[in-house]
Amino acid sequence: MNSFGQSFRSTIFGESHGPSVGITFDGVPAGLPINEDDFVIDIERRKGGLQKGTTPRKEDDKPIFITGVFNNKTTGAPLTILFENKNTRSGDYEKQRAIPRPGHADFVAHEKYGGFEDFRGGGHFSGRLTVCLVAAGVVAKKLLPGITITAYITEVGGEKDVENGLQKAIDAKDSVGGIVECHVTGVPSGLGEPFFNSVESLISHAAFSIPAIKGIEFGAGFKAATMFGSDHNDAIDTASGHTVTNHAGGVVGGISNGNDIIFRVVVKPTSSTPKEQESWNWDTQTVEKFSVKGRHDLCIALRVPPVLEAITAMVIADLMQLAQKLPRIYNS
Ligand SMILES: Cc1cc2nc3c(=O)[nH]c(=O)nc-3n(C[C@H](O)[C@H](O)[C@H](O)COP(=O)(O)O)c2cc1C
Ligand SMILES: C=C(O[C@@H]1CC(C(=O)O)=C[C@@H](OP(=O)(O)O)[C@H]1O)C(=O)O
Repeated sequence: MNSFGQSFRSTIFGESHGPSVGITFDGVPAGLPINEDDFVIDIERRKGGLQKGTTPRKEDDKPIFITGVFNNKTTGAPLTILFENKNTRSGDYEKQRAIPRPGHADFVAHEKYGGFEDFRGGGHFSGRLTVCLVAAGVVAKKLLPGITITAYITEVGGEKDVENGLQKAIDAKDSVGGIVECHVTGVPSGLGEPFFNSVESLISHAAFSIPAIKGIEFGAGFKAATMFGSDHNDAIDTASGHTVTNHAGGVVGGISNGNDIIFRVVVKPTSSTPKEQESWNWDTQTVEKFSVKGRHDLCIALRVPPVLEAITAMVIADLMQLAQKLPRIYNS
């Protein structure tokens, strides 16, 4: 399934080394002002090549509006945005084709799609597609005045100091993972559609769609298992439901309780590591030693914060529309 959301619905498409990647939205109100400049900040935050530990592949990442925009305002029809792929080096992948990279989607994609999958740059499984999620976040955030969504790195390679975490990986000539935390303020109470579309379920569903995310916890998260109930419970101290502590992470019974929504995701170490590994060779039908050549993120977590904010904005916008707290026509 390449679509997500019920009312604010996004459909993602494209491959890392195809002509472009893109996204189509349904449920964007008509009349919403939109132009290229709106996308610059978040897209720059996600870009590789700018900071140490990120892929040297550089793309313009300029949004191209294909449908749904007229005179710099949304029309209410499906909104389609493309991002071109220009800086591809597919030869790296042709050479490695016989050996599926452990930890990447090469083997499972080959099994599922019978070898017809576009394997160049990880194809449809590439982190490249997260530029489209960031675009979705820019559109969704426009629909959420008064709500702030902020994600940041809390750990790299088990170190609170990002530089130390990165240096460990550089010294080991290997890749490294990390933890990214997200805080959402200004969310009204009452969002979430139990049983199955609870706030936690939808945020988790969307978060696990980001390649390389392997875990998530809300509020006190896994630490809750070590606490007494009386410590974990968040005492309510106002009529609006404000709580003194926030071990619940702003969600109880799958419904937002008006406090900050707080969650953390685990980003695994990049599978395409320069370190020598072993994998099955489809041509020779043996296990072989090899090391991944090409351009890769040493630490994917460095690039995840704007992507995590984006999927959160998509979920909140969808839930707000379902709760009819968002207009169908944008008049301000
Ligand atoms: C922003 C971003 C950048 C990524 N960059 C790389 C990369 O350079 N090399 C790589 O092997 N994986 C990279 N990944 C992760 C792979 O796409 C991912 O591990 C792969 O598709 C398998 O999916 P899974 O890890 O969710 O199981 C990146 C992911 C994201 C979100
Ligand atoms: C292109 C991006 O990241 C890519 C994500 C990625 C992967 O396997 O996920 C592998 C690399 O692709 P390539 O070998 O084509 O350089 C990264 O550069 C991007 O995030 O825009």
